[in-house]
Amino acid sequence: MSTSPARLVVLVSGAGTNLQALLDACADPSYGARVVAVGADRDDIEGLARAERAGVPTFVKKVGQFSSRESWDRAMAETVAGFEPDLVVSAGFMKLAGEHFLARFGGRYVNTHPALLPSFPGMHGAADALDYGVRVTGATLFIVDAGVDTGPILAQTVVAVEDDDTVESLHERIKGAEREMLVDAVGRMSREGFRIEGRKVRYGAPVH
Ligand SMILES: Nc1nc2c(c(=O)[nH]1)N[C@@H](CN(C=O)c1ccc(C(=O)N[C@@H](CCC(=O)O)C(=O)O)cc1)CN2
Ligand SMILES: NCC(=O)N[C@@H]1O[C@H](COP(=O)([O-])[O-])[C@@H](O)[C@H]1O
Repeated sequence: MSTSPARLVVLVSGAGTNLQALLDACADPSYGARVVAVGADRDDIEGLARAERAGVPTFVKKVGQFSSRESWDRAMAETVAGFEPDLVVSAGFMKLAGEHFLARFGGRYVNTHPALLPSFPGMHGAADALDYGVRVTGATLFIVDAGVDTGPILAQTVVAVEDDDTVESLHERIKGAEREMLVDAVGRMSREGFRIEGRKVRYGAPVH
């Protein structure tokens, strides 16, 4: 029995290479998902241009346009809800979701981070790993919660840190592995379903 593809809303703040990987994967009907909207917290970013080239609706909600962070959070929740997503994916989205957004999408909102959480949370994961001197780092896909990069982990991928790495070279290497991880995990979530059991996340619909 054919089921309709999972509806994805993707949130971005920059280049959108992770978004592009999802757009490319969704072109295959067997992937089981489609990007129904792309949202951002800022204008004039390549991530929005990628969505427009793909014919995907976009929206921008800047915190500074709202009287409070809470009203921005509420507007984000209502705008995303209008696209009726099955799953919200933030890929380079540089804003923390608040209580209104999490009330609507908590448990079906994932984020990809360019470090092996719980190490190096925040906005500079690749730089922090390089500065610390780790020999391996990578990327993490997790279910977003009210903390900062503290949610239950669904997938991780590992890359080596080279002696001559700069932040840029390391982050580019991470992003290559990250895009594969993201496409694989989102596809499985879309086709197989998933369930959250404490701090564990498992593919497959809930047993009961
Ligand atoms: N409630 C949550 N929302 C989001 C999370 C999360 O873990 N919990 N992850 C982020 C993505 N991210 C790391 O992977 C991340 C993004 C932004 C920040 C942050 O400190 N943002 C500040 C400053 C923003 C700015 O300077 O533009 C903020 O939002 O005020 C930390 C981690 C996605 N959402
Ligand atoms: N803490 C959030 C964070 O640092 N996110 C990171 O931003 C990059 C966006 O790249 P992209 O715009 O090319 O997809 C990705 O590496 C993602 O993990």
